[in-house]
Amino acid sequence: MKLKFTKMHGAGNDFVVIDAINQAIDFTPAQWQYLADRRFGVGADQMLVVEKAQAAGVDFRYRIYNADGGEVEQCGNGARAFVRFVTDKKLTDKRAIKVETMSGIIEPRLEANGQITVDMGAPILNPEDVPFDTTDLLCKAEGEDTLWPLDIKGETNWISVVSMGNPHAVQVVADVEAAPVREDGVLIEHHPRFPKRVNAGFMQILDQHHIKLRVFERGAGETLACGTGACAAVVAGIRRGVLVSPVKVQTRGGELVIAWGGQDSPVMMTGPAVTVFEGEIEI
Ligand SMILES: N[C@@H](CCC[C@H](N)C(=O)O)C(=O)O
Repeated sequence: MKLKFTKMHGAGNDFVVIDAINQAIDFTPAQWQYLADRRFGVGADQMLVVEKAQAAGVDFRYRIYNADGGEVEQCGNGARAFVRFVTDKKLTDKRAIKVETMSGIIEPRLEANGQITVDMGAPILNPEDVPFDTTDLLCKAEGEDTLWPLDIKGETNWISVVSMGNPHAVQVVADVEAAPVREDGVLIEHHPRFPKRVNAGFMQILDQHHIKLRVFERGAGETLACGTGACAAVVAGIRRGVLVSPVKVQTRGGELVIAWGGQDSPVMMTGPAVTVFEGEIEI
């Protein structure tokens, strides 16, 4: 088939976005990998699929596939691209929409200045629900957070575990540019303590309202930005008592602003979403 797609990015985290309301798709993992391939396909960190909603009172369903072909629960930067896409394609005239994802309903809205804010829901903090296996581990308390020891290359990395619908392991580093993001990131992603694998975040605290962040994403490798990774890092930093909401998150691809009121309140993420080009590919 000839597949129509739109290439987009949110702070450099790039996507192939597909309208599955007006064209039927049913791809294998190998076909998703082909679309994501930067040499033989289109090239993307994730593929985003726009579908009709299944639940009542919801506008759309949003599905996410990593570059490795696996379907995943959530993508923050993708949620902003999703809003730009359905607005530009006139699939809705609402500025605030409700979107079903594998991990629940999120509520993005298009701001007057063109930025997009997404209510990402409350973070999940119970390790078993992230999921993270704490069997026989001794944790240490820091503020309201609990830090867990993770053995990487024979050394202990102290991590916070947070789920934003998808799993994250966040650690504080002195200098994010010098941090071994790719070398350690792949080991953290596949660490046996994470039964569903994990996204590995490395954050440098600049001040209470400002961090630098790099994320080695599950199923995609290091990306220029990770929206749920930014939410998870800010939640971890606020719980540790080293950050105060709102927090500016500087990534290699752009800036996001994350606000969180603590406990069960939703994490709000604001940032850009950009259309790069439209295309067609035989698949
Ligand atoms: N880029 C994303 C997250 C995409 C999914 C992630 N790699 C996972 O496997 O959970 C974002 O902006 O949140």
